Amino acid sequence: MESYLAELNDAQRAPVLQKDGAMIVIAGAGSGKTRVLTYRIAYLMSQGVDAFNILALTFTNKAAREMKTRIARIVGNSEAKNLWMGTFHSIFAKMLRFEADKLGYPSNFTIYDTQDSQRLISAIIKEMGLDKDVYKYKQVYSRISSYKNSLITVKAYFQNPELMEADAMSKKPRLGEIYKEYVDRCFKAGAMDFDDLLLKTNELLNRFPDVLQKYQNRFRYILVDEYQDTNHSQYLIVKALSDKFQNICVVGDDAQSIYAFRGANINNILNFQKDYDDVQMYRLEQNYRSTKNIVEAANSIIEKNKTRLDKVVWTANDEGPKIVVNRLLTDGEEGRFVASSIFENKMEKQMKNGEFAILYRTNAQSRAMEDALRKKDIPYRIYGGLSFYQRKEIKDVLSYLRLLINPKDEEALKRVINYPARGIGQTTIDRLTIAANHYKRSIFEIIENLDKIDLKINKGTKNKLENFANMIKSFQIMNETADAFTIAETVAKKTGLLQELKKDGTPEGIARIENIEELLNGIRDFVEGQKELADATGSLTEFLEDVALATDMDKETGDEDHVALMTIHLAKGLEFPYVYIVGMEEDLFPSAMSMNTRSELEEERRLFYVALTRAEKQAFLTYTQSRYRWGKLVDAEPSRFIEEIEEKYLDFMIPQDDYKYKPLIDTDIFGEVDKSKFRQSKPVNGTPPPSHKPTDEQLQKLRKLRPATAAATSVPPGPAVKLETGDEVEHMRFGKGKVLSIEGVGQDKKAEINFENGGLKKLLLKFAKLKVLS
Ligand SMILES: Nc1ncnc2c1ncn2[C@@H]1O[C@H](COP(=O)(O)OP(=O)(O)OP(=O)(O)O)[C@@H](O)[C@H]1O
Ligand SMILES: [Mg+2]
Repeated sequence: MESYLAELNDAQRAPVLQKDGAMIVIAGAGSGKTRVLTYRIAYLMSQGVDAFNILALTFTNKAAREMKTRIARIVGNSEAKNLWMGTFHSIFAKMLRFEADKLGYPSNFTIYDTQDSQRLISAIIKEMGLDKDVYKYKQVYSRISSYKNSLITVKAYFQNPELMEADAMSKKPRLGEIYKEYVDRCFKAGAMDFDDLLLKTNELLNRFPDVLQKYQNRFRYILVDEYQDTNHSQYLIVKALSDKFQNICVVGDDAQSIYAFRGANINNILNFQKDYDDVQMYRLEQNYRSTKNIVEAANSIIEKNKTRLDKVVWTANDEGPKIVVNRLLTDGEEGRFVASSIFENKMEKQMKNGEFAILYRTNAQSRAMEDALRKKDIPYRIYGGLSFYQRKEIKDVLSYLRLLINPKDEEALKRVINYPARGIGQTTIDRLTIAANHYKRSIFEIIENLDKIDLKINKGTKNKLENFANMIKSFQIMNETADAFTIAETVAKKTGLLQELKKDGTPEGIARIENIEELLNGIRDFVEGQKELADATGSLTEFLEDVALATDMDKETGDEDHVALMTIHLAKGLEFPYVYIVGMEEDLFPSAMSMNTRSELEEERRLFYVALTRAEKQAFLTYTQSRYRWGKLVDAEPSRFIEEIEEKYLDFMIPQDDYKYKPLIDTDIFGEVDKSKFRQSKPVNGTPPPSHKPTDEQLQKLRKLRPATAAATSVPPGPAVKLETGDEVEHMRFGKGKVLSIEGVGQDKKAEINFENGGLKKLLLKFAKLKVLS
């Protein structure tokens, strides 16, 4: 037996050793699904299967790279580098390059990123004279995207009265027209958007049986990771390609299906057995990633979902510490707690920054975390923000490069035709656009033929346009002989881009110049790397494709050691020793937008399952009492998901009474005790709840873990602390009032006050900011 096979347990080894046929591995988080795929590929190769005949589809390019590295270690690098491994988008973009002419596209077609697509849609909405508040370009974009992923082409759309009616009902009767215009304009520009990469692949495989056969023969063995999150378009591609040999292995976990909102269809996993002739089903049960506490807590949550396949997940790992739950006052305090806790763990256990991750439901939550980490000098990196390649100065250079490769690329052209400024105004650009639409030509072609069309453009402007076109053409000529790096460098200089930034002279300008240098270095590395591959040449086209499909997850930043910050959606498939899940609050997680139906709530619960199961050693959950949302400070309530975890797995850093009995939010921001929010303790199975008094140990931990800075956010005990019955006081919202009684001590001291404006209130003095008048 090959020695690497010993690194698998029996259940994992079975699907690895089954060389042929259709198989599905359904298993919970951390049970080695991705490992099975990796080792299976290595095994196939050791059995004589050519790397060229293997296709592996992963969820991120990063995952593909990691798998490839692992496989290279087993079978050797020269073999591994010929594997086709990557995301659906990157793999099929590559395939479409070879076949583009069949679909009427140039082989150097541009890939429009989301920003390009949205700009184009926004321009179309404007040109059509539609109300941009009704036709919101982002909404229109996502609607078009969902049509494409369901294979509803423009033609199919106009043949479907139901769809048209639905759009009309949502006050967008002209959505179909926008869709059509958008598709036409992309085609005319020689551009495909992200969804086209799948849609056009389907079209290619459907319309050209010889092409289908070619790729069926080529990809004799197909493997798909995270199969539960494939959409319809992806499903059809896999089905078509694997139909002939049926050597297909998919792995997934229905409990981790979290992309339904983007069209992922869980039925793909549920129906797999019907799709192929003889399907072997494998299950893995042992989790290698996490402690017992984490595994069992995660099990106790996912059990609450009604729609799920029954699965067993257990682990032989240590029990590990319990999941820490902490309540903080505000998001600022939450950030400080997390930063302090990371700092302490690092010191105490000699951990690296890279062993910590902070996960959140929405991107907006990262700010408070960043602020706190910066103050503590803890290096961090946010994943999923603006990718390096989407920064303005980088997109400017890339747009020139795109334009020289594909002069029809309208979004690129519009971006740079007058940047750096060369006196070509918006009116001129509008005239060119209208002419281009009228003659069904690209703007670039119109510029090349200005003499033949009367566009009422004066001589001076004409000259400027011609100079611009000549410059681009000179780059094209250069591209025939020079390498990608040399061209890019010339472009940065000759177009005046670098000059423009140097003129700027501000620190931001300098940072931008550095970014451009970084881009040039990146291009050089890319060219070198590609030259080693069998079916790549290191051309500018290849580089641009790589860039268009890159997410910032893909950009390696060397060996920098940093805390990772990302949304839970992005964290799928990853693992970290310590995981902080922040913002565990109702309306945030579960999201307010996802609580209308059971299935939406179940998707949120799966998301929580994904989050928790990223942790290897320990997980921390935090929630706040009030949080800024949409510019307003709102009361927050702890997430139901905390309550859903069996209590024995939790370690409350706050007196647990607070959690169970509510008021968790015992006061509002003004210090008012809101009785309506009191939550009664629920006896479990009829037995009274156990004592929730925090143990000494818990209290000690609490004191230790609470960051010193946290106190700064609480209102400093003002004169109100010395309050006595009968005192006259003033409150910022309720006005003047008289103290009727005082109860509690220290931090819990409350006063009952009769306010002139607000009536009878019970306030927690810690927060109430009272001014004593008498
Ligand atoms: N047999 C094994 N022996 C030792 N470690 C293992 C074994 N199987 C898996 N692991 C390790 O357990 C961790 C989880 O494995 P892997 O990422 O493949 O799980 P997964 O099922 O793909 O998880 P997810 O559902 O989160 O994608 C990895 O660190 C992996 O290296
Ligand atoms: Mg995995």
